[in-house]
Amino acid sequence: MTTATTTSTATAAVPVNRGDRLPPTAIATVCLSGTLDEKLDAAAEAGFDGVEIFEPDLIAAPAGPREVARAAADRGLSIDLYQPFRDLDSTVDDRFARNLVRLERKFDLMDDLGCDLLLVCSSPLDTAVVDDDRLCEQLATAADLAAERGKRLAYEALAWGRHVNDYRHAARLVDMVGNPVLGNCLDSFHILSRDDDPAGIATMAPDSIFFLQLADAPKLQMDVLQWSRHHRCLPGQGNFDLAGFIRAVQAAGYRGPWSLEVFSDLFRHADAGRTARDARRSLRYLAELAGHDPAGAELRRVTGDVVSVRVAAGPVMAPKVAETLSHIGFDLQGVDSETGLRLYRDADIAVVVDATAGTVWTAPGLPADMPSIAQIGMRSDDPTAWTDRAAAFDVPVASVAAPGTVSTGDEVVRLEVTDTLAVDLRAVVSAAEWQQRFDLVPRQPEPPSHLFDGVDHVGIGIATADWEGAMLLLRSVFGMHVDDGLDVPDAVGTMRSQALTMPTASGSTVRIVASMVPSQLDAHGPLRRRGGLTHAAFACDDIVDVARACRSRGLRALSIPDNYYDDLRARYDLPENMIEQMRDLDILYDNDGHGGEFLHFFTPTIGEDLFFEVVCRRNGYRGYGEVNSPVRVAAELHRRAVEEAGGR
Ligand SMILES: O=C(O)c1ccc(O)c(O)c1
Ligand SMILES: [Mg+2]
Repeated sequence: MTTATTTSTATAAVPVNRGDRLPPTAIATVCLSGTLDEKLDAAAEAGFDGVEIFEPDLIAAPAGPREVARAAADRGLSIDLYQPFRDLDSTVDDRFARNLVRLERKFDLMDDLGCDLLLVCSSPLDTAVVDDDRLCEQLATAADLAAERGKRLAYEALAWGRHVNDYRHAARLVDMVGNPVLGNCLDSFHILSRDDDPAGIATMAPDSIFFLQLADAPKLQMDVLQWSRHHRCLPGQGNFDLAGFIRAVQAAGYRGPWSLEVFSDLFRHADAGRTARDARRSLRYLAELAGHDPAGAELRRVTGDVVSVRVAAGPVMAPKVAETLSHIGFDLQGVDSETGLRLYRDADIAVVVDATAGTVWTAPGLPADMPSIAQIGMRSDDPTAWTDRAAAFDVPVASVAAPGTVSTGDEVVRLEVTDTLAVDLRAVVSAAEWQQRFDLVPRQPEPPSHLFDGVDHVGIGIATADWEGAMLLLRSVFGMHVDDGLDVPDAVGTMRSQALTMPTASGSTVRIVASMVPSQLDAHGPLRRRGGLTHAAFACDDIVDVARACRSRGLRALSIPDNYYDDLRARYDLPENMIEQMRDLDILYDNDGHGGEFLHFFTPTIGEDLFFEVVCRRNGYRGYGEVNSPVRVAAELHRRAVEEAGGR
């Protein structure tokens, strides 16, 4: 056997595909970090057609409005909106008169900026006008001024407006004023954060919708103003039904720009170029959800479940990974002479371990104490369709030749989600087919064991800074669906986790559980979380049988305390012998209250991060045994403490 330390692989960037026929796209400068120039650069480079200039960005810029206009034009960007104009109406007459002066000064500025559309948001002040007739009078006065100056006003109902906080109310007022320079600005956040029904938008006159602002957000229980100003995200990163929203807007006949307005604490310090690229990708995603032509890169379902898991182990930890794998039924089937990749197999599931250091295959620079899942493999009957699709979403794709197949030119679509996960789609990935590609060591291996039916789910860690981008990537390119996220407190922190699912052509479901690793933990290295996080879970029918088989193969499953089983007995009416069996085999249990049951056990963590799980789903259980996750973490910490103290 020869073990190469470098792989003979070729990577080639796929050119960006802009043939995606989107509606005109825009982004508010508030979404992006940096100076106004840097924001414009990022917007232009990502392919946006226009920008909303957010007033504080202009006020703080060294360039005057004429120069900003030139800077935008030089980059091919239109300035579609200037915003916001706050607190226009007032019950205090002097104040309203002063507001009109302020409005005129902004029109002066907009003359220089070459922008004719001003966003006017509803007032949240105690002095807001709460009488519709009087409010109409004031709006009409402002509209007359705008008409004189060749400007238009887009009225937006803020979710926390004192009197106007509902898009229908705003639209009624716009109607009552009846001046064609006054129209509506629809912002998905203000509508969906209130759980309002966007269906009414479909009946609005298309000419009355002057502007469209798009933002998603995670479902949070908090003050709506704080939610809006700190926690918005891009379409495809949160929990709002933006597809339903955009369909209502399209039904109304709106033809103007789709503009992103994302106030986000994360984006304020993220790289502007990356945010802008994600932002454009999010509109591409939304356009597809809304039924736009995906320009020949439509989503093809993968043909079946996850069939291979690639572990980046490195030379030091590879034997430890091998030992644990053998305990749960995966025996060595072959070693690739060129790359040193080792194939382990149970039935049709392949686990491929990279025992070399820092290769293009896996996670370059992974420390020796941190084996980790680097890629998963799914079958596709058309892998190049995935390459095209990734390119259509501006996802850089590296083409990597499979081991031993360089000559046949097989392509692997290797999509980087984070440094530690690449999703690997190839035409040929089943364990049997993998096997043909390896020099077999031993030459005549035992036939593989058959403990498992497949991969139930894969758990991955994603750094806080990569989280939003990874969610968007998994949802857009792969068409994954998200459930509501979940925060699980445990012994080392609160774990934010998000389950994603992907239907396959065979009617099954690929499941990924992403967990957020706080950036401060990985600022000086790769993702780390005490107690481990990255895992592959294998599915079986009879977990007691499998647990016994694993025990006889040498597994010491992660030891679960008696307290846990005493609590199970209190919580559920489970047969006593079942509880005793679970106690004996360290099997954990969950029940969804509708007859669905979940039984699972864990291997100890290998190195800092990686473990394997064996699971059994019954009667349509849909979760992941999340309630037991703190028990696993505490059990793992305890196991280590004992190990370090020299006991075993
Ligand atoms: O938070 C705000 O004040 C604010 C300003 C302008 C907008 O378009 C908006 O949606 C919110
Ligand atoms: Mg808005």
